[in-house]
Amino acid sequence: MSNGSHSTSQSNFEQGWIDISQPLSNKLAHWPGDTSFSYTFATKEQTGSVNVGRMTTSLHSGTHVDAPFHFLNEGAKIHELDLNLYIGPCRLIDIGDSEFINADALSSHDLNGVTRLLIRTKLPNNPNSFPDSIPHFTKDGAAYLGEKGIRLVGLDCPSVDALDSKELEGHHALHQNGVHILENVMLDQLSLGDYLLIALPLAIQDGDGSPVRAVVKPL
Ligand SMILES: N[C@@H](CC(=O)c1ccccc1NC=O)C(=O)O
Ligand SMILES: [Zn+2]
Ligand SMILES: [Zn+2]
Repeated sequence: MSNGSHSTSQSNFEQGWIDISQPLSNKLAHWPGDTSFSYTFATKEQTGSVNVGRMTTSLHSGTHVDAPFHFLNEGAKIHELDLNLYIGPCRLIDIGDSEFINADALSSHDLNGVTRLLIRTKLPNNPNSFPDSIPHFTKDGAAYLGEKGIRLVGLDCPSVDALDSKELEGHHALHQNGVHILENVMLDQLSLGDYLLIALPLAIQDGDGSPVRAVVKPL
């Protein structure tokens, strides 16, 4: 029996979770100059017993969260972050072809009572190719989310700042407004509206970021 007691058709099996993570393949696009994702494994023949994998990767590969330590030496590290940020209700909005994630682009959306926000931008999901330019946060966009009580923002871009930014003012402004950051989520296939979100970082001691498996379930 291939299915047996592990069948996914069991009536008590919880259905409906949707994966919004970029697949961690060796083709995954990476930040220029950063460490690419690479998985290799020693074979059963080599070890005499098991296939056993290893990976090298930037902590900012694929779908991931930033710890404040990524852009602030005194900022919190991954193992210090509150897991409640990354599990719970969220709302998905779409800001259309806006170049900036600013108060103007955000203000037409109802964010009352929302603590986790997913933002779909004009950047198409394309995990294996690094974009030439991306929509990015302005200070007033970050402040607007803070005022609304947003604690986590997730977006479909590899950064919340312009690709050539060295100041990282979007990262800093979000942090100053109490908003944590989830990057490179895949949102193209989702309907707008409310979901449960799980996007837990790994328990990386002192990490400046962590890949996550991000999943949503319609509410
Ligand atoms: N802000 C991006 C990563 C980033 O900016 C970055 C990653 C690795 C090496 C250099 C980077 N930025 C340099 O300007 C991120 O949070 O994933
Ligand atoms: Zn990052
Ligand atoms: Zn970032």
